[in-house]
Amino acid sequence: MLLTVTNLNAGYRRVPVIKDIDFTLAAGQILGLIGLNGAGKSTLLKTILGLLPPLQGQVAVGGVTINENHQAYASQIAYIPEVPILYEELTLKEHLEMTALGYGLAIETVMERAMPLLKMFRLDQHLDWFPIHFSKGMKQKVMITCALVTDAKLFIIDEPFLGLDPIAIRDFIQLLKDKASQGCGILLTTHMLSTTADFCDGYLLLSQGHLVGQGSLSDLQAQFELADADLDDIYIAMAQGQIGRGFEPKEALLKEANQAGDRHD
Ligand SMILES: Nc1ncnc2c1ncn2[C@@H]1O[C@H](COP(=O)(O)OP(=O)(O)OP(=O)(O)O)[C@@H](O)[C@H]1O
Repeated sequence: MLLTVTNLNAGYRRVPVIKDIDFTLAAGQILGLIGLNGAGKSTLLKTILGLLPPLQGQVAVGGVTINENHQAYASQIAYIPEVPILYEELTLKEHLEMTALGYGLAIETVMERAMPLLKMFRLDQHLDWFPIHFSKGMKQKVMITCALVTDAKLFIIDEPFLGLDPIAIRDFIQLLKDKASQGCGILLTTHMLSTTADFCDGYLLLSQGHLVGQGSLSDLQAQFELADADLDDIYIAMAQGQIGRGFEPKEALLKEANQAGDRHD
């Protein structure tokens, strides 16, 4: 399994924000992490990235935990943050060179991989530009390019589409699908729910720090007894507290009622 999250609790100043999280992500799979503002999505991503230590449980990437082998763990992961993190004093080319150094790749290899991406994103003429010259979307494209040129197996992406124009969104989705078909795994958060139907294999529903549902859209429809619901409907039901923690499928309630009946007989 590419990513295994087991019984994970994590948070800030020893106060758990995400609780009892269990899921796996296989090679070739794209999972959408869905939840309201403050549900704990970024906290979960930060814990997987090793930026926040777990309060309980563990995360393994390719069977390795961060404590077992920090270098082997980190080199398997590429991260695209919600807000682009670029160094003001480095040009676009120097960001790519820094990525090559960070991942132990030859600079020529990285440049060879980067050029088609930069062409696609119309940044190939701007290798000597500094971040101050780039628009928000262009900065995001630099982050995407730096992530995609690595040999990472697991891509962690926080709100990938923020700041991207519709053509860049379409191109980026295709690049993610290509990575998945090459055996990489992708975990991403997004509020653009309808867009995910085109490329997510499954979803993780996070509510108040708890994983309240996981699986494909049809798995979620079955779990929450919302036949024909799309992801927006499921999200709204979760926001309104109609599903999520404490949700009992009718089947479970019926079984419970029958058992209670049996006890009274
Ligand atoms: N650095 C921090 N210190 C203390 N509490 C934090 C910190 N960052 C986040 N939190 C708290 O953790 C909870 C989960 O926040 P998180 O950023 O993980 O949510 P999210 O699901 O990513 O939200 P959004 O959709 O708004 O990005 C919130 O209650 C938030 O206030």
